Amino acid sequence: QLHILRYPDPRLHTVAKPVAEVDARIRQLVDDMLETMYAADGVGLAATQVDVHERVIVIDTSQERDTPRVLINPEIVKASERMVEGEEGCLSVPQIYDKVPRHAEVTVRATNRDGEVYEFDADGLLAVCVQHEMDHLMGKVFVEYLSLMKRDRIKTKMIKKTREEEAEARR
Ligand SMILES: O=C(O)C[C@@H](Cc1ccccc1)[C@H](O)SCc1ccccc1
Ligand SMILES: [Zn+2]
Repeated sequence: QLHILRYPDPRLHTVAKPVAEVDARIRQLVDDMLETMYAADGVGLAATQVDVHERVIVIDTSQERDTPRVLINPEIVKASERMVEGEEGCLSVPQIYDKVPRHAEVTVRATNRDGEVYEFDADGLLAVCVQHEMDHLMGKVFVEYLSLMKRDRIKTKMIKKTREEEAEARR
């Protein structure tokens, strides 16, 4: 499994670069990201979160956890005017959940694990997750949509949690 960066790690604010070629290295990264996402009970994971700054996202919104989606060089080609506000969480900001405004429906174009370009329409949780992950590739974490006060409290909580875990690991 890969190590997931914890907010407020500054590397989470790196802007990812497009993938030049879907080669064996990228396919290995995709496999490692899927293994890491499933192990962490995540619904999605962006390469930025595992400190790889290339435009790769993996998602699985299925109940059975058996429908992996790979989005390489993803683009939102259409987004609904209608917005929704759903509770979001983030593997880089554990145990924090808060509401974030997102487009209700999006049409996404991406490249798959075999290097083929494909398009799909998303609504519901999938639409929210795609937007959440694409923010990660732009160096944006969902807490940045919250008030400065909330963001500061979350930052303090995460630093404390990370310090405690590191102390625990040293014991
Ligand atoms: O850290 C990540 O990017 C993975 C997120 C993806 C995600 C965030 C918000 C909405 C959907 C997916 C984690 O899977 S958080 C899990 C989760 C999912 C829905 C609602 C709350 C928490
Ligand atoms: Zn996230």
